[in-house]
Parts: sequence; structure tokens; C-alpha cells
Amino acid sequence: MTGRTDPLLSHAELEAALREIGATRYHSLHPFQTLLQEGRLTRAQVQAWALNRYYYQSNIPVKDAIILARLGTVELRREWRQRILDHDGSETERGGIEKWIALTDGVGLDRDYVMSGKGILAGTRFAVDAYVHFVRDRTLLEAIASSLTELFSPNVIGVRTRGMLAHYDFISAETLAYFDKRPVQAKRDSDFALNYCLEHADTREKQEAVMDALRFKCQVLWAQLDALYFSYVEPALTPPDAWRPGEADAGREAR
Ligand SMILES: O=C(O)c1cc(C(=O)O)c2c(n1)C(=O)C(=O)c1cc(C(=O)O)[nH]c1-2
Repeated sequence: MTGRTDPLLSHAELEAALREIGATRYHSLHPFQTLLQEGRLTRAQVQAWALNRYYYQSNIPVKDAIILARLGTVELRREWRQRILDHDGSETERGGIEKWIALTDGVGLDRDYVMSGKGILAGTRFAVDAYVHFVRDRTLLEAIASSLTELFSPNVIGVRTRGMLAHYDFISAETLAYFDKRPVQAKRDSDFALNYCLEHADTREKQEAVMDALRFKCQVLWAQLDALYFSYVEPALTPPDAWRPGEADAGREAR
């Protein structure tokens, strides 16, 4: 057992501890992720994933704007604002949110419905809102540490994209274009966040807080896939108010 009064970890030890948290808790290990990348979901189940994940995507620049406002120097803000640009885009470049809408278009969901936020699972909403509130309420160090799941995302994105393209005839490379730039962006962002955390966690207590923030964020991602699994795979108990297969399906007759 480790405690908050244990000695300070070296940078290498803290990094190894963070990587161990990812190796045992990241959403790449979730059964829903396995089904998704192995082509074992129906089109409707993939639609449920795309619809719910839009809520995560659309809140990423919101949480980054909260962090931005808490950063005390021009250099740090300049670094962090790139994250907001990546998602919100600009006059000349499509951002991640727009590309996610291309993804939900691609799987046949009505875009007004997707953007309205209607039909998303309560589990999705609670998990994503908890992430936004975490970066607002905790220390800046914890807020930055909670983005460290991105250390592990390039790998899962590669496996997921290759798997989906290979297994689903309704998925094209254009539909998944959102993921093209993410591994490079995620590496840049997580390298920066990791260095920040290694440098600023200068007591054992802060190092433990960084690890706890990463565990929390793994739970934010895991809980979203739990909600999808429970509601649309097994036992497939779709809650009242949640999207149902066939609803908002741009590929079929509107009802
Ligand atoms: O596809 C994925 O598995 C995945 C994971 C994560 C992550 O680990 O939080 C992010 C993303 N994608 C992503 O696209 C993204 O923009 C993103 C931002 C953040 C963050 O916490 O700031 N995580 C993630």
C-alpha cells in the first residue's frame, strides 16, 4: 500500500505509475470497445456509440476553456488554446466537433437530433459533466492530470479505426476522418501534460493527487461504455428518454 506520507517518487517512477494506471484501467480494456473494434456490433449499436460520444466530444473544448482560464501565463495559455482550436476549428479548418458530426452523418443519424443532445444516456451525461466539473473544482494540477488518458489514446484509436473499417460495410474512411489527426494531437497534448505534471507534482501528496486524477478520468471513459453496454448490448435495457434504434435515422423514413 502506498500512502500520502511516502517518499517523493522520481519522475521515472511517477511516469511508470501513471502508465500502469492506464494499462489496467483505460477504456481500451472495456468489453464494448472490444465488440466495436471486432465488428460484433449492429449498425444501431454503433449509432448509439457515435451519438453518445458526441456529448463527450462537444464538452472537451468546454473543459479546456475552463482550464485555459485557470492558466497563469501567456506561454501556458498559448499551448492550451490549441486544444480548443483542434475541436472548434476555424474559418479555414474543420474542427473535431464538425468531424464528429460527419461521423454521425456517416452512420446515418440525423444531425439536428445529434446536436440537440436529446436521447443520450444519463450515464453519458453524468460522466461527461463530472469531467467538466472536476476541472473546474479541483486544483489546476489535477485538472491537467485528468487529460493524461490521452497518453494511451493513439493505440486504441489505431486498433478501433482499423477494426471498424475492416468489419463494417457502413463505415468508410471519410466517416472516421475525425480520428486521422487525433493520434498526433494526442501525443503532443499528453507529452505536454505529462511534463507539466512531473514538474509540478513536487510533493508525494501532489503525486498521489495526479494519479487519482488519472484514475478518475479512466472511470469517466469506462462509465460511458458501461452505460452503452447496459442499455444497448446486454441486458439492453434502454432507459426512458434514451435514443432507440430507428429513431433519428437519416437513412430511413422520418417518423
Ligand atoms: O478515441 C479515444 O479513445 C479517445 C480517448 C480520449 C481520452 O483518452 O480521453 C480522448 C479522445 N479520444 C479524443 O478524441 C479527444 O479529443 C480527447 C480529449 C481528451 C481530454 O481529456 O482532453 N481526451 C480525449
